[in-house]
Amino acid sequence: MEQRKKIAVIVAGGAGTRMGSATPKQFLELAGRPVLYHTIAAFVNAYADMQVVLVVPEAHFGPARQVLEGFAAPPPVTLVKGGETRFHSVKNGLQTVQEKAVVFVHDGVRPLLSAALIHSCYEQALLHGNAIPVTDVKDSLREVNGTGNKAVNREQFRIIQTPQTFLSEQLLPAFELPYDPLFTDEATVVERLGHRIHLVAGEESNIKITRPLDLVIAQALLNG
Ligand SMILES: Nc1ccn([C@@H]2O[C@H](COP(=O)(O)OP(=O)(O)OP(=O)(O)O)[C@@H](O)[C@H]2O)c(=O)n1
Ligand SMILES: C[C@](O)(CO)[C@H](O)COP(=O)(O)O
Repeated sequence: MEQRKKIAVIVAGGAGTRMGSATPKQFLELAGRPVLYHTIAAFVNAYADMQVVLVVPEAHFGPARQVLEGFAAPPPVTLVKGGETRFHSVKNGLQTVQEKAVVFVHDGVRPLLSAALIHSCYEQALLHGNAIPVTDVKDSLREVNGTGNKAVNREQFRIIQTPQTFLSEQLLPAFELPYDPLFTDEATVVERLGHRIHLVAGEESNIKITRPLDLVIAQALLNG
């Protein structure tokens, strides 16, 4: 199989409003380490030649450096300042990608992904141009509108995760598009340019730490 440079753009430029903590959630402690430590470790442990671009609010460059100093052998990481929205943070991170690569864009607050998922995304992106991890919907779904609601067939929907993984020649031109609030992830941006999106199996444990309960669940998952 073709081998490509591997770059993980880990976006941690948000304020964590829904978590309601004074410290942004990406720096909160999970099993004795900052959430972001676990996320970076997952990528650098998955491939020896992984390069990491870490996007954080400019005001938190200090704490971000402390996270990196927590590694026995600090990995090579490029620090980039966050943007107004997730889209703008990703765009800032992508400015550092100057050569052909497989680019993983991952939420800094999804610390529990496995090496197997990173490997699968890499291999599938090489084959299909992109790889987007998804899981099935477990709950019943209803569509609501101004006047009421109606049941929809959950078999027709998937829950979208990260790392959203792309050949750089697909991802970089897409992020030249003007911002649209419908761009909630990278797949929506790349799809807007006309590319087909290739779904791969995600992981139930690859949760996004969004609210306080998610931190409790992540802790329990780490404790096995
Ligand atoms: N301007 C932004 C907003 C979000 N993110 C990152 O995108 C990921 C997913 O976003 P979310 O969970 O919504 O994080 P926050 O925006 O921090 O949370 P909230 O919406 O509750 O404020 C997080 O790792 C977050 O740090 C980012 O890099 N830049
Ligand atoms: C990218 C994402 O994690 C995929 O599920 C999600 O869209 C991020 O959304 P948020 O509104 O920034 O939490």
